[in-house]
This record gives sequence, structure tokens and C-alpha cells, in this order.
Amino acid sequence: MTREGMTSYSNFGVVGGGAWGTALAQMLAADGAPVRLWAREAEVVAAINAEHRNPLFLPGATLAPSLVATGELAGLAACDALLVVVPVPFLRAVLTDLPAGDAPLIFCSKGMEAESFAFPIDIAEQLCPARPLAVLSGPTFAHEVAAGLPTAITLAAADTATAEAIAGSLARPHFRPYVSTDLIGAEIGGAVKNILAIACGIVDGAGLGLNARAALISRGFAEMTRFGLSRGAQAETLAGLAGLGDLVLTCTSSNSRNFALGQGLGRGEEAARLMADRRTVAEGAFSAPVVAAAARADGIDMPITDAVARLVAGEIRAGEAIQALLSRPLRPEGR
Ligand SMILES: NC(=O)C1=CN([C@@H]2O[C@H](COP(=O)(O)OP(=O)(O)OC[C@H]3O[C@@H](n4cnc5c(N)ncnc54)[C@H](O)[C@@H]3O)[C@@H](O)[C@H]2O)C=CC1
Ligand SMILES: O=C(CO)COP(=O)(O)O
Repeated sequence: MTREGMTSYSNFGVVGGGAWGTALAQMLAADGAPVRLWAREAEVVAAINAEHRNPLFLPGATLAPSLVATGELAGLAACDALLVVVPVPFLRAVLTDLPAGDAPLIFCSKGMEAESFAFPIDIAEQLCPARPLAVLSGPTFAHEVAAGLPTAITLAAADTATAEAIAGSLARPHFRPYVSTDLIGAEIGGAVKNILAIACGIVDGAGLGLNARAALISRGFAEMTRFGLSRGAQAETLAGLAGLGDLVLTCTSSNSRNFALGQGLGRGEEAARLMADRRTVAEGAFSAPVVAAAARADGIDMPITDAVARLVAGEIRAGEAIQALLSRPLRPEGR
């Protein structure tokens, strides 16, 4: 896709050595391209450099030798573009420590920051206003991307030229970015689908059947659309890879950490116990109360998100949440 004369990036850095950062780094390095990855955990840096593996966050994947890890953010200073793959609650702190530069930042995390109600692009506009900014989001289980399985994804930037340059540089034979200028739509799709994946896991864990799951996906998509449109997202982005595409993926597979968390809640396990001692993130658990509060403040009706927020806070159990959703007044489908 990179046209003659178009900017292209060939020296990527990845900020974050969890499952998704590692998988993206591997996708880019698989053909021998140089990629540098910053990981917070010394054992992740050591395992990537010595054994070409990341057993802590992406067990089972063998990584390319051209993928080199560093424990210092300064180690990414020479990169010409940075994929930022830090869970949203920790994003502000990591961006604050990023060395100065003008390399584009491509945000790959899916969530909304507590209290500020900021999405990653909002945080970056405050902290790194001089850099080009983009969002990469879609139906992309990390282990499949690391294994080179076919994947399509949305790459959004404020202007088409930037989006095309980044998408062209990220594209690989089995990794196909679709270009968009709808940054907020891509961010809202990813953040809200995580919450709805928890809800679908609850339905599965409680044994409520596939009709109920299909109903939740449809009514959840209606919530995502109401929230997205109220914040300026485009309907076609929400109906695309970053919204509906990712919703379908994570609402139908226990490979999703959010779905798996919901399954535990649906079986009646306590939220606090399910959340304790986990090293991997289920971003939906962080962002459910944030999105619910933001929607409430804006007067947007998001009953499923609200129920998930109350469940992960331990305020109600799954049975009560399901009963509350089923007993809501009947309404036209378009609302
Ligand atoms: N795993 C996947 O298949 C996909 C994940 N994502 C998104 O990517 C983001 C990162 O998720 P994963 O890579 O899966 O994470 P993970 O669950 O594999 O690993 C947790 C990550 O959180 C980091 N972390 C923990 N405490 C931290 C702190 N105090 N400061 C900075 N970082 C800290 C760890 O270093 C590690 O990188 C999330 O927003 C997730 O929704 C998006 C697409 C696919
Ligand atoms: O976002 C994802 C796939 O697109 C990964 O979902 P989980 O974070 O629920 O595992």
C-alpha cells in the first residue's frame, strides 16, 4: 500500500511487553525487520533476548531474532514509529517517561482512563502534542497474530496521509490494516467491546444459552453505537473491525480474558477473588465503571455496561444483574 513518495516507517519500537505488544512486535519482526520492545519486567526482557520467548505473557510463541527487548524507555529513542501497548490505567505514567521525539505514536490499548474520562489519544494530546497520533484496533487475539494467522484491523489517524503511511508500513502478507480518520470511533469500539465481552462471558458462565448471548451482542452494539455517536464517532467505524468485528470475536471465545472473567462471574465466583493476583489484564474490568460514569454524565443509556460495572465492583451478583436487565420496560428496538 505504500505509494511512491509516501512516508514509510521501518524501524518500529513497541512500548509494552504484554501479550499484545509482544505479538505486534513479532508480526513486524517475522520477516527480519528490526524491532525494539520495551518491557517493564526484567524477566520478560531477559527471556526475549536470551531465548526469543515471552513465557510470562505470550507462552508458546517463538520470537524472531530481530526482535530485541530493552528495560529502558530510552532504548527506543532511535525508533521511527512507536506502537504503544500499555494498559490504559498505566498509560499516562509511561507516556510521561517517554524520551522526547517526533516519532508517531500508534495506540493499541483498549480502554478509558478513570476520572479524566480520557481515551489514549486525549492523554497523548496533553503529553506529546508534537507527535503524529494513531489508533490500531480490531479483532486480534495476540496468539493468532504472533502465529502469523490472517488478521484485519482498523488503523485510524486524524488525516488520511498519516493513516496511509502508518498502515502501509505495518501491513504484512497476513496482517491487513484498513485506513480510517475516525480516531474516537476506533477507540470507543475497542473500549466498549471489552465490557460487553465480560457481559457475554457472564451469560455463558450462568448457562443462559446462545439466544441470550446473541441478544446481548445486539443490544450491546446498540449501547456502543449510542455512546459512540454522542462523542462524534462514525457509525461505519462502530460497525467495522474496531467495533462490531471485535465485539463478535471477544463475545464468542473464552480466549478473551474479558469473556473468561465474565464466565467466572456468571458461575457465581466473587469479583474480588477473580481480579486478585492476576498478571494479565481484562481491560473491561477497569473501563466498565469509567464508561458507565461517562455515559451517565452525558445522559446516555448503557444498562449492560452499568450492570458490568456494578458486578466487577462486587455491588451485585450475576443473578441480580440479569434479572434487572430482563425486567427493564419494553421499548422500540431503535432506542
Ligand atoms: N492480548 C490481546 O489479544 C490484545 C490486547 N489488547 C489490548 O492491549 C493492551 C495491553 O494488553 P496485553 O498486552 O494483552 O497485556 P497482558 O495482560 O498480556 O500484560 C499486562 C501488561 O500490563 C503491564 N503492566 C502491568 N502493570 C503495569 C504498570 N504498573 N505500569 C505499566 N505497565 C504495567 C505489563 O507490563 C504487561 O505489559 C490492553 O489494553 C488490551 O485490551 C488489544 C488487542 C489484543
Ligand atoms: O482485544 C482483544 C482481541 O481483539 C483481546 O481481548 P481480551 O483482552 O478480552 O483477551
